[in-house]
Amino acid sequence: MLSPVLRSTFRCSINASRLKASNSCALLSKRLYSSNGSSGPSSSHRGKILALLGALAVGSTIASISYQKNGPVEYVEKDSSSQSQQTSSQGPAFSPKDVSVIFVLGGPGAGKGTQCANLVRDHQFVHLSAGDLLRAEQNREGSKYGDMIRHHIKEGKIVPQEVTVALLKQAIRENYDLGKKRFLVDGFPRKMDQALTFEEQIVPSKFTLFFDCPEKVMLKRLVERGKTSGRSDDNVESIKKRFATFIETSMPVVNYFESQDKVVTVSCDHTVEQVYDQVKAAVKDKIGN
Ligand SMILES: Nc1ncnc2c1ncn2[C@@H]1O[C@H](COP(=O)(O)OP(=O)(O)OP(=O)(O)O)[C@@H](O)[C@H]1O
Ligand SMILES: O=c1ccn([C@@H]2O[C@H](COP(=O)(O)O)[C@@H](O)[C@H]2O)c(=O)[nH]1
Repeated sequence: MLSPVLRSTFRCSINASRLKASNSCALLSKRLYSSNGSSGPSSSHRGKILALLGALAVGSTIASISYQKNGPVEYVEKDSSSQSQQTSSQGPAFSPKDVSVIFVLGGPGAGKGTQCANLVRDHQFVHLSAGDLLRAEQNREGSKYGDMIRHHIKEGKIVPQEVTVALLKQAIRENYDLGKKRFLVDGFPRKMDQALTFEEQIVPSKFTLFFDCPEKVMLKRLVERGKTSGRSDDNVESIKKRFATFIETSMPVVNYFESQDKVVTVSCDHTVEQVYDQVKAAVKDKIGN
């Protein structure tokens, strides 16, 4: 169950701005009333004060709402007119009966992206790599998250969930509106808060495909990939930080889904074809085709 604090992560800031607006009105009212030293103003003076406060309250609310349009979630989300999405403000945006999400987790360089590409080719999944979405947002002209994302990626740290969840939600909506209903969410959730928020606000996952791979194999693959990938984190220093984050922060997510019997582990120290045989068997078992 999601804690009240986490549950309100996305919704509290607008309330906070509104609270600030009404608090400042209350404060102003208090000051106006005490400024003439009497117990209260005359009735015509009081009428003017009330009119002024009314105008201030409307102005502040408009200002706080438009300010929020630039907040983390609204900034990266676009409105969707899809009729098929669930409308409840509390529950997930999509029904798991309608939308299938497979989380794809595993250490850096385990081969997640390679196998997702195979599934896209053969099984019409949409591949959403959280890392790719973050890199695209990082490079998007005008993004106010660019520098923050760049820093987190280089350091192997997890970008705050608000940004990543919103990017995924937007990508799922856009694909859903095109009729796509099967998603591989690759390299996500990397942290418990992301797992809880995604399943509560977007859609519960079908299962997690966990790519199990020895560190030395992943290191070798990433150093090799780094010769051509151009990625700022495919170097030994960043790779070591990513390994540490994976063990400390992401393995608890795998263990959490394991405790719900929702993990299929794939052994990755084999050829691409051998790994793919395991991946196909897992998808067939859990989803049917
Ligand atoms: N089974 C395999 N055997 C040998 N090399 C592989 C295998 N699977 C993937 N590779 C290679 O290893 C590198 C890492 O693979 P991939 O990009 O799929 O990993 P990843 O888990 O998605 O990594 P990251 O999380 O860092 O994005 C790539 O260069 C890929 O070609
Ligand atoms: O949910 C996520 C996913 C990724 N990140 C950051 O991106 C890099 C690269 O991710 P890849 O999956 O290897 O492409 C990762 O090390 C994190 O820094 C994230 O913050 N949150």
